[in-house]
Amino acid sequence: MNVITCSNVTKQFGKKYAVNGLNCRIEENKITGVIGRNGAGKSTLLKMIAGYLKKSSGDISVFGTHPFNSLDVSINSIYIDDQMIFPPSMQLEELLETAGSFYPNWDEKLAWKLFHYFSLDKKQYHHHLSKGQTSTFNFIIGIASRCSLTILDEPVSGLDAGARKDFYRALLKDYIAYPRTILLSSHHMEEIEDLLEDVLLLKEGREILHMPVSGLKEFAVGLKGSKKVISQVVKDKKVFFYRDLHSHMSYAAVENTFTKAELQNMRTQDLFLSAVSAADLCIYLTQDEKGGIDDVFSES
Ligand SMILES: Nc1ncnc2c1ncn2[C@@H]1O[C@H](COP(=O)(O)OP(=O)(O)OP(=O)(O)O)[C@@H](O)[C@H]1O
Repeated sequence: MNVITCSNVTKQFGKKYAVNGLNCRIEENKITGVIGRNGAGKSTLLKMIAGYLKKSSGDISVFGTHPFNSLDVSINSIYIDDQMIFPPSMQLEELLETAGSFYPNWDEKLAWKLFHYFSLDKKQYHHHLSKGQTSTFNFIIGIASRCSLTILDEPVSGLDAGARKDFYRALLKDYIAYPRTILLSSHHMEEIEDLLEDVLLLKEGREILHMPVSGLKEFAVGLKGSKKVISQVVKDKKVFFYRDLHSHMSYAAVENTFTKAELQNMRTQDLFLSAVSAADLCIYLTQDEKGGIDDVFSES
């Protein structure tokens, strides 16, 4: 069953299209990664799904209803980012104690266990927390609320590598025990690809692809070898990335529509074949036409 359906959804800020004619369906009880570079439209899309932002045009349906100003959607969903605002007069312990009255599936025991594990201070105020502590506390609210639709927008920003690992492990464990629909946006695809079931890749407000991570891992193949051989082999293929290496050698990440026999044949032509990681493929598919950062420093 689809929990979210977007049909030709657009969000404009003045003349700028943050989301531009987006079509997608998000299935129930899956973890979907919303991936894209800075400014791709991830937060805008997630805020429209959460009902925080009104679409400019198109149709969004969440739990079968329009999410903007919908009580049904706000009761059954939570949107977590690092901009969340809590009542400034309440200490963290009061915030955790009162959270249960907002979220019907709230697990207070889990919330306190995570709170102690991450060494937060009960008497602290939310607006006095460091960046990492803010992300940690917001994450605890996000996970312990166990909302049917949990939207985590860059939830690990400001967290160190160890805490990020803990965060993802906790999320996965709780999701396995209590399946729900989770949308997770991140720039760190390599850190979350083992957690995700599906990936929705955005570029300039449009969907580049939406598929299971398992499919993404098979989507492309890396070829390294003689420039001449590579140029013949990739003639009718989509090339996602190409780089000249030393002495007539090159590397190409190419759409993997080769037959077994073709792959075997390439090996006999001294081509070295390798997997293209989902994280690398996402970078290749979303890079713009301005070349790489090295070009900024080149003389020409
Ligand atoms: N309130 C706003 N007013 C004007 N422009 C906005 C507003 N919110 C977003 N935008 C623009 O819309 C585009 C998409 O922004 P959005 O925050 O959705 O991207 P993102 O993929 O979440 O980026 P990041 O990964 O950097 O957080 C950007 O060009 C941004 O400048």
